[in-house]
Amino acid sequence: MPMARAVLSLGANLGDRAGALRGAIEALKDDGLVARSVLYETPPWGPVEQPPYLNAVVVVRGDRDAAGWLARAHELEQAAGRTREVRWGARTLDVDVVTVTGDDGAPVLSDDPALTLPHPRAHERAFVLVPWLSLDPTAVLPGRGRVADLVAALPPEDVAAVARWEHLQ
Ligand SMILES: Nc1ncnc2c1ncn2[C@@H]1O[C@H](COP(=O)(O)OP(=O)(O)OP(=O)(O)O)[C@@H](O)[C@H]1O
Ligand SMILES: Nc1nc2c(c(=O)[nH]1)N=C(CO)CN2
Repeated sequence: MPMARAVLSLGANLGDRAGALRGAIEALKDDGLVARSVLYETPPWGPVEQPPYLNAVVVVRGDRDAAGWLARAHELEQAAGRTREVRWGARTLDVDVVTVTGDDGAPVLSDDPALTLPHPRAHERAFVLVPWLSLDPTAVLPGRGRVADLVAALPPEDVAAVARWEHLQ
């Protein structure tokens, strides 16, 4: 199995939000956690009215391909007690695969609905881009450009609303 690097977005807005995110980040240490952002509190994105989220972004590198990272994301969601709910609705833990890069440096590109890469909505989500930029100022979202430029292109109020969560660590 080739090594691949993945950027994962973690979010929670039900129950013990910080516990769910920290538990997932802790578990990822066994999978090759490379870097993690701090936790951010973010207003809910999308059409569903729901409580604020805590979000974080992590970089992992390990012995999995893109499908393997998606399977790991689903395991972490299950471990946090996630059940089926409405699209874009509240959840105890959501883990999205933002982008996957092979060890040759080439991004994995996919339009498979079961695993679309890069994640098709990451470029417009301040709750993904701001934490990602904080842990990797040189980050690039394949096909969309530098994360720093994508953040600069967002409405400033969206960026300002992604608040470093003070009760961390
Ligand atoms: N890059 C990806 N990361 C995670 N899931 C993906 C990805 N591409 C496609 N999917 C598929 O999307 C399905 C639905 O995911 P989920 O319920 O988490 O969506 P959502 O979080 O409500 O919406 P969004 O994808 O906009 O964050 C998953 O079962 C998965 O197969
Ligand atoms: N701020 C924020 N909003 C969301 C999030 C999330 O993680 N953070 N996840 C969603 C699931 O699709 C929908 N909306």
